[in-house]
Amino acid sequence: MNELNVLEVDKCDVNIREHSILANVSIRIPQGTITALVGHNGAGKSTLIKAIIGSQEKSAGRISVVGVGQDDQFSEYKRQFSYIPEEPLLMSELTVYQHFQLYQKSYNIPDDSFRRKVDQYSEAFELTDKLDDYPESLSKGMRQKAQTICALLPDVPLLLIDEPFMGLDVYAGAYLERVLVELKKAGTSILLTTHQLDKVRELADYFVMLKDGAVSSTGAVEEFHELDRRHP
Ligand SMILES: Nc1ncnc2c1ncn2[C@@H]1O[C@H](COP(=O)(O)OP(=O)(O)OP(=O)(O)O)[C@@H](O)[C@H]1O
Repeated sequence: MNELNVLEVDKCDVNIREHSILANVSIRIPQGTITALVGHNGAGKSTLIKAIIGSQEKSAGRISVVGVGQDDQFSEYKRQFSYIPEEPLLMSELTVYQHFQLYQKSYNIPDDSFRRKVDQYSEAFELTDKLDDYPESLSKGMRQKAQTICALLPDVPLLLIDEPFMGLDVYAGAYLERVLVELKKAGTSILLTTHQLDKVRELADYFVMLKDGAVSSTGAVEEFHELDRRHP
């Protein structure tokens, strides 16, 4: 990994109520690549993503995105990435379109780019007739699609996704896969967690495996195949 690193996580510890959840975790995500964060249930994948986005406090270590330190300039740091959570986190008092507008404001998205992306993604995810609806009247999959579109609106160097294909139908999942590949080609770095090992092989350039809150192995995705064959 000798490309420019967009995300650098350096020796991070996370403790929750005296329990060590992540210990001495270091990862590097190079520019224009997809990295899959894998590991068993409870390995610490979501906790690491939450530590990166800043919703889970770390007790040690340093995290930076394109050189902007999480502990140095948090509001500038937050504008360098977008995030798709495992469970949609939409606000009950805002319509789907108002969520998109909130993202436009937070990330200063120019009007033309905003309109083009809202049209493109709403159509592709079949949400065009739901834009004025509130989250409670949407199915879980529709909420997940709305949340996914929000994260795809800004042009950011890093996209973090916790279980990207969970809750999406086959068509929407395949579309999202194509979008992720296009974003990567355009230079975006993507860190995603998944239990779907076929997706790791199809999509990822690199993998990071967590075990009991620590990095147990990491490398190019071809080495992941090898690992797989050694531990069927
Ligand atoms: N808020 C919390 N309070 C206490 N323990 C927590 C909390 N959040 C996570 N944990 C613990 O941290 C560990 C890692 O959880 P995490 O959700 O990060 O795992 P994961 O790898 O994402 O798992 P999964 O594949 O099941 O989503 C687990 O042992 C979990 O019980």
